[in-house]
Amino acid sequence: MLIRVEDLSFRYSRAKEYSIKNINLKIRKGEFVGILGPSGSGKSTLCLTFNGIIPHSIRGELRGDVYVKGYNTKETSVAKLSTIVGLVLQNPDSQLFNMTVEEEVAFGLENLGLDPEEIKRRIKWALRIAGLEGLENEFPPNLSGGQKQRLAIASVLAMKPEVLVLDEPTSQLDPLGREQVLSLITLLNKEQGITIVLVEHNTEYILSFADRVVVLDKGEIVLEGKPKNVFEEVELLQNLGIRLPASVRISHKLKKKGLLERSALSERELINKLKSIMKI
Ligand SMILES: Nc1ncnc2c1ncn2[C@@H]1O[C@H](COP(=O)(O)OP(=O)(O)OP(=O)(O)O)[C@@H](O)[C@H]1O
Repeated sequence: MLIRVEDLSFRYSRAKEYSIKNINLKIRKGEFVGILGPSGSGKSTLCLTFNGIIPHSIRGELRGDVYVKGYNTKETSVAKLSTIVGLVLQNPDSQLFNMTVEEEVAFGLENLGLDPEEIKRRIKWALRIAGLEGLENEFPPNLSGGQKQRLAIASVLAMKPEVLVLDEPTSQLDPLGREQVLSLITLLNKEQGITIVLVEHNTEYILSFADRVVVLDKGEIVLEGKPKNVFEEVELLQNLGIRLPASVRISHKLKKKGLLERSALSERELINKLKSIMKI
């Protein structure tokens, strides 16, 4: 088990209410876990507990425990936890502060005390995977939104974490940037075997690529399971304001009319089901 969250609740110092409540969650090696939930449901707060930013840098009242590869995050430094759990945030601009792409990736590595040859190897590897080869000397603010977010991912990736936690990494990007970042996340999970925890509003993507989905509401887990089962709970998800994939919405209407038994998980599956209903 890579991450084990046990009866976790957290209240920010100045807040009256707990932002997450009694969370129990296990994340296994190699898994791809999608996190959904309305605004303010505690998704970011939960992400910040995975590498110790909560409770070490952001103070408040923490109950319960988070274990990362067996280390209790309360007793382990953020620096140590960051070598296991890499965190990527919503806004790439807030994470980039060096003069060149290469320096950006080198920054975290230099703090790890690695030898210069290893640093060079890792920079090359991370930039290649993130599709940023050839941009080593660019000034990060001149990159496109998608390139900036891929650079933020490359900088975290170069530390060779076992888990990448990404908190709405595509929400500030244009459609092309979004697609590039989501393709990179899929590649990291499926080809590099990196465990992924992703907060993402694109439910089509989550349905296609996540192994498991966790739905939060008011700080609590209200639904958890395989995407195909979670997305059967159409009414609950819609009541939370979660935008559903078209195939799921149309299937739901057909199910209500007694024309389908289970939701189609993709447009292709929906078309095939419709063809068999219409006998064509
Ligand atoms: N630094 C903070 N201090 C006090 N309260 C906070 C702080 N950060 C978040 N909260 C509160 O904690 C609750 C959960 O917020 P959080 O950002 O974790 O939710 P979220 O699901 O990630 O929302 P969004 O989708 O809008 O990013 C909200 O009620 C929010 O107002």
